[in-house]
Amino acid sequence: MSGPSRTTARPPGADLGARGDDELSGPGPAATPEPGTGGGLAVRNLTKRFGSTTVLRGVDLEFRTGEVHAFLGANGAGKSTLLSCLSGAHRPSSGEIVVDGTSYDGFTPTSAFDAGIAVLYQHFQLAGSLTVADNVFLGDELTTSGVLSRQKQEQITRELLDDLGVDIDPRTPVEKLSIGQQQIVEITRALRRDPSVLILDEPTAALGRTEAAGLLTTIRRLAYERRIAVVFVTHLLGEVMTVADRVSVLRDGRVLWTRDRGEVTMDALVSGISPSVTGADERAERATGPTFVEFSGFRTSYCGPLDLEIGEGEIVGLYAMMGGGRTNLLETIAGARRVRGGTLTVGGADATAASPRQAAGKGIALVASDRPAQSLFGDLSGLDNLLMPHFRRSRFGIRFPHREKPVFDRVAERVQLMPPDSEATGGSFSGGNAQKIMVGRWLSGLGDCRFLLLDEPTQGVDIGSREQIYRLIREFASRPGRSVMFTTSDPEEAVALADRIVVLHEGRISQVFGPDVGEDTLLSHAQSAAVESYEGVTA
Ligand SMILES: Nc1ncnc2c1ncn2[C@@H]1O[C@H](COP(=O)(O)OP(=O)(O)OP(=O)(O)O)[C@@H](O)[C@H]1O
Repeated sequence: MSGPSRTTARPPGADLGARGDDELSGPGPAATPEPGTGGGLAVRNLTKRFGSTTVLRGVDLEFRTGEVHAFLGANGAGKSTLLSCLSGAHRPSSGEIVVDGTSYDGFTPTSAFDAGIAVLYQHFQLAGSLTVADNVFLGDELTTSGVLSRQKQEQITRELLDDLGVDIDPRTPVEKLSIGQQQIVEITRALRRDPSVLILDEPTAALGRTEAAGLLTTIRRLAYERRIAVVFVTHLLGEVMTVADRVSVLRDGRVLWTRDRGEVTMDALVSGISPSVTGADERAERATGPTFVEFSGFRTSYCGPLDLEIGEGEIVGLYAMMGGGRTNLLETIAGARRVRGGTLTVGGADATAASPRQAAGKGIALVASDRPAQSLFGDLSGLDNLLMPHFRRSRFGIRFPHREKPVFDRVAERVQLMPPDSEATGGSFSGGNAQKIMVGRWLSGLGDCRFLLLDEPTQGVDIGSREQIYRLIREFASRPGRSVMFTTSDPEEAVALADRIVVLHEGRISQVFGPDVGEDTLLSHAQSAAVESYEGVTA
């Protein structure tokens, strides 16, 4: 269905002009919007079925002009499915979508954009080798007499970036930007089409704390100054309390409640999303043994030399600001990048690996952070995805389906996979459930893994499943001959899960903390290390 053309009525003063000092510190309470202006987006009695599976069951929601609306729910609740109906990726089975007073029964991607809805997904749709300006105008280039007006594109992009208060050169190739900056380019591209509704799917999931805070400030400015209805999906509840004006919780495809942020407590959020969360801290029961993994002068293309001993049963958290070298280090240990020097032993035996296969043979497994690209096989079944390490060990490639299904059922139950359907394709699982498959692969004793590496293990995972994944990681580590190393950009997670926290800065260990370190200490240490090195560069 193609929508009617949209006229954008910006309220007086909505344009972003020169910024005052208080704007630099982010929009304050004075900028709180007047809700109920009649614009924005409403969803009425929307349902969505995939074959015999009903995912959305009569959803009613209102996202108002000029407000930031947090849209929450457990993994598999149906958030992405609703977003797909709004972006035109899926067609609703029934119901109505109203944008700025005009009713639609569904969209194509083009008609959604024409109606004024922009949806930004976690996985960027940017061309890395092109410049910022080229990306902003990709597919809709400005031309004069058939010739590309590159200068004009750069000028408009610069104006949009200035409006957002960010300092990015439009001529920079996108691949040279940080993840947070790339996120801003995505937003800029959407803004060029002057949307009235901007929907962001877990926008801060891949960002460090500082970049995330910057993005949240930008989100508020978009709502309050540009009068856009901003909707954001997140599993990070601290963000909700910081930035949202209203909050909606989706449970099993239905809206559980919508409330003003001021009426919401953290407990209400947690129990709304995941009623089974206990909040129990099980870390105190753990004890670690003698050295099991040892790095000595270990060097990668970016990190090192590193010297670190990890005890048997120990869980070490690598905490770093973006660019600290965490992913580079994990990928090198897992054989995906070349080791540049030094030694690594696991259980006393050499464990340096020239390929992921060799690393797996030496008992090392990596759960990568970019799951769809690196770990999940979208066309294979849930069972094939979950039991993959098991097949590597099976003799002559012979499979016994009647034996596999009970194993799948057992593991699916342990990781609380939803739906626990062995035949569903990998690509049909929600983001958080895909992560449970990736983690469950190694945590359930299927593969011969002795040193488990997890890159952001709970990214995109809801609060209830996060607890379950922590429990599984602890269980894994407590079996004989096991150690775990994980990365996180969330100090809360570092403190909750790690026995020791190693702060990595520019590829070097800058500090090692015990489990009792406070989140603030951790954050401020990592930040001050970053500031010191910046001053070193500019001095
Ligand atoms: N194409 C599809 N075919 C069948 N089922 C699907 C399809 N797409 C999604 N689903 C199912 O719909 C349900 C909701 O998934 P959705 O991705 O919308 O959840 P979500 O709330 O976004 O979760 P997450 O927080 O993990 O991203 C899941 O059970 C998922 O398996």
